[in-house]
Formats: sequence, C-alpha cells, structure tokens
Amino acid sequence: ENGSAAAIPIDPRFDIAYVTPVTIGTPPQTLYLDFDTGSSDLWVFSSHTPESQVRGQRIYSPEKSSTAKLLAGHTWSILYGDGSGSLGNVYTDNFTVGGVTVTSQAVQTAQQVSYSFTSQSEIHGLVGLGFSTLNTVFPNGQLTFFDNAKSTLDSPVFTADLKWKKEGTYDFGFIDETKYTGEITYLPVQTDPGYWTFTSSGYAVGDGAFHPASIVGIADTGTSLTYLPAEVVTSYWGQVDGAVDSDYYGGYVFPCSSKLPSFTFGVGPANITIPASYINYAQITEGSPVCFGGLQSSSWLGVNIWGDVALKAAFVVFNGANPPTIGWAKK
Ligand SMILES: COc1ccc(CN)cc1O
Repeated sequence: ENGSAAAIPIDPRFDIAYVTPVTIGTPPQTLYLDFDTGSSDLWVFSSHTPESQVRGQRIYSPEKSSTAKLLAGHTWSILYGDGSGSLGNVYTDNFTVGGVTVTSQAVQTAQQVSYSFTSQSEIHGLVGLGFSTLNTVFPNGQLTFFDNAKSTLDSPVFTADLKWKKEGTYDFGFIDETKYTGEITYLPVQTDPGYWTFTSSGYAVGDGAFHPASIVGIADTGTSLTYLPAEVVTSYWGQVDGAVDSDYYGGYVFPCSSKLPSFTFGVGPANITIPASYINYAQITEGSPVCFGGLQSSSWLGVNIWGDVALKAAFVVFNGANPPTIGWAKK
C-alpha cells in the first residue's frame, strides 16, 4: 500500500523544520513528527516524559493503546549534530503515515529530552529515515518505519518534495511524475555508517563558472541549513557585500538588504540551483537588519550536510533498493 503525507513548516517565517502527521496505537493517537533522513530512531514525546520537559507537545501514551507492547529490557539514547538529544524506553505499536501502516513498529518513548526539543512545541518527535544501522536501541537495534514498510510498498522508495515556506509532501512507494520536471539523476549511495551519503560533482555561485569538485555529503531532511566545505562557502559569501563569518552569531551573516546570488550544485552530469531567497534564511532576531545565511561552513562539523535549504530546491528520491541510490530532479 503506497502513501503520501504533508511536510508542514513548523514556523511561517522561516523553514526551521517540517512536521508530518502520523497515528500511533489503538485507538489512533495523532502526533506531528519531524521526518529525518539524517537519523534512524523513531522517538516521541510520551506519558513517560517529565511534565517539566513538555511544553505544548502532543504525547503518545502507550498505556492508552490496546496494541502497545513494551519491548522489555530495551533502552535508547541519541545525540544529534546540533547538541540536542533524548533518551528513553521502547514499545511496539501500530504506526501509520499517509495511509501506510506498520503493525509492529518500534516506537521509542522519551523519558528525557533536551531543552531545544522542549522549546519546539510543534515537534512531537522524530521519524528516522536513515539506514537502520544507525538506530540507537540497546541491546537490539530496531528497524526504521521505511525498512518495515518497504516490502508492502509498490516500490522500495520514498520521495521528499519539501517547499520554501510552504507545505510539501513525503510520498512512500511511488514516484509522482507531476512533482518534478526533466529527468531524475540517480547517484550511488554510501550506506556506511548509515546516512544517505552521495557525492556532488561540483558547484557554481550565481551565474559564475561551474567548479568541478567531489563533495561527499549527506541528504538530511532533519537539518535546516546546508553545510559545505569552507572553500565553497567562502567563494559564495565573497560575492555578497557586507557578508562576514561571525563568531558572535555562529556563522555567515549579511545585511538583509543585500542581493544574494543563487547557488548551484552538481548531481552527476546534471545540477540543482538553490534560489537566492532560500539562502536568505532569516533575520537573526525579529526586525533585525542582520540576516543569517542558509549556506554555512561544514569545517567544524566533519561532514557536509545537504539540509532543507538545498533539498527544498529539488525533488529527491530515496531509493531503498539493493543497492540504494538517491535521485535528484528539478521542479
Ligand atoms: C532540536 O530539534 C532538532 C534537533 C535535531 C534534529 C535531527 N537532525 C531535528 C530536530 O528537530
């Protein structure tokens, strides 16, 4: 059975993250979760999360679900690249998104969440769509929703059609030809250690020359911005009057009135162009004349991340066949 579900920006002003409605348990409990191709844990705010750490989030209460089963003796604990994290215990239950149901999905209930999760009331948990090797459940790692659902889908794929300041979609099991233009270019995926890792063939700043390069990075729907090698990002921001890499603000900032160039990245013989407007990410505070860039250096990260700023410029196919590949198309 195939499916389709909305990817809804959690903030109307800038695309911090996107959430997707899911139902868990019997009777169904609806939560809005952040679908994250950069991790592989499905965890939720729950009746086990201390009230002091819950600020408006919907919670999953396994004790109210007739189909919930404790996965005895199993725990989990995850730390994300931005320093946030969560931990807890594990149930299995019915899990449905966009009409696709997995009857015994591992649902990781949070017993602790870090402040940055507490402070984002619109995110009620995450659905990891990375490879299951990254799952943190101990002593037995659990399968992602996609790995569990794959065999029931027409095709072992899901697609991301994220949009700038608008609602997009995640499709499961099929490729919707109306969502892209031209051809889809498929690239090999390196599945070790478990991210959707691919190699971009280079970049161009605005209408400038294309620079062939091999940029190894991960496609990560759960990261807001795009983080690339210093020399790429320096050449981009070097074209923007008044742009500086600010220790104070933690990245490249620029005068909000500046005209930004677009950014093009290679995908095999093809390419994707990120419009300038996507890279004018946000004012550093409401009404400030200083804006924060959507393209930042990856030098402190140790990995290049194609986050939402890049992904929303494309239609992306996450092909879970053997071997997995990743497909990119303009739209
Ligand atoms: C604090 O919010 C988040 C932290 C980490 C991830 C995963 N990349 C997603 C989030 O929404």
